[in-house]
Amino acid sequence: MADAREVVDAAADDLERAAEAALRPRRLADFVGQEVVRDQLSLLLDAANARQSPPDHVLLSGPPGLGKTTLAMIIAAEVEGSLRLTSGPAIQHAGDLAAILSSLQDRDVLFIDEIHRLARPAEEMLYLAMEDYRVDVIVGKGPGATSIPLSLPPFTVVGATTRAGLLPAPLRDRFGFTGHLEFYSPAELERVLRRSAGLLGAPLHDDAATELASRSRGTPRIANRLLRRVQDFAQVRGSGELDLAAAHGALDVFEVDRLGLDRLDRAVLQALCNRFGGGPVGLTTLAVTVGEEPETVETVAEPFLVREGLIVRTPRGRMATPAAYDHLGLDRPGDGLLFV
Ligand SMILES: Nc1ncnc2c1ncn2[C@@H]1O[C@H](COP(=O)(O)OP(=O)(O)OP(=O)(O)O)[C@@H](O)[C@H]1O
Ligand SMILES: [Mg+2]
Repeated sequence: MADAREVVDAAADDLERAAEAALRPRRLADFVGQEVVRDQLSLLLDAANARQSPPDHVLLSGPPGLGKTTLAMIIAAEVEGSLRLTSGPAIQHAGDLAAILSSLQDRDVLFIDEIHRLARPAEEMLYLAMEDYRVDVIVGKGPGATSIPLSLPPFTVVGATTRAGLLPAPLRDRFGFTGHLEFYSPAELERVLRRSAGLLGAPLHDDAATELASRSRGTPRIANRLLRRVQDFAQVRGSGELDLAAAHGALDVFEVDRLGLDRLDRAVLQALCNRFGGGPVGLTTLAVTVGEEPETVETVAEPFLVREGLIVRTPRGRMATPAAYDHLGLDRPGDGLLFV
């Protein structure tokens, strides 16, 4: 993001990742919510463990901060394999992937974050590795180059993506299991918050937990981040207790509104309503207007705005709903102009 970090931005930077590590559930049983995916994964992992073979390749998709990396780590822990971490953008050349693949050990879990950003040649190498447990290593250069097939030990690829739609079908098809992570309910986020507060050794008042859960945009990462800001507020300007007053104080300081929208979300809504008369407007135009990358608007702001019924995606572009005008405190435009 171009701006200073937003407190309810669902993406995380390096410093935050360190803070997150302490709060990450380590086993499937500690992973809150996502009942469907958790149940499916539990079956997959138990069966693999019973057969003493590595589980099928797993693809995890969903908006940022919902637990994809956490689940990848849990998968490795549950099969007692070691986790190897890489990401689509980190693999510039097929050779980078060949080096990783040829160093894999039996039962390793290879986690490829942002797998939709893998370069094409690497993608093709991955097909072969996932399907046949084989990698062709090229030795030498030019006409004298030869390819030496190397067989790989059984391993599991866990891919994560915020944009499952961008994955080429052949890659998607090589995953035996795809789990789509959904936004969390307020009740689930309360459980996340209580668990985190417990780990931080700071009791969270019930009413404060309820308030924070409803402002966390369905996202555990945001819930944990708000919790840390409430802890700051309580310590510096409050009574030291994580109570409702501290929660409200912190939410006010960081301008998190009633629905948990942050500045980017509100900027998108305002642009739609004020500049484009409610739309429809294309993603790129909208992104330029709010000074963001289209990908950020599409993956960070939009999914939640759509889920909250504030915007809709139509074949002609994005449109604001009456609820968006209400939320911004704007008059709804006249009949006929507005999506209903
Ligand atoms: N189900 C859950 N229960 C408890 N905590 C969770 C859960 N899911 C996520 N978290 C917390 O939220 C934080 C963010 O999760 P994680 O890093 O796994 O998200 P992600 O989906 O990989 O995000 P990104 O797309 O940005 O990589 C973690 O630190 C973890 O503590
Ligand atoms: Mg992640």
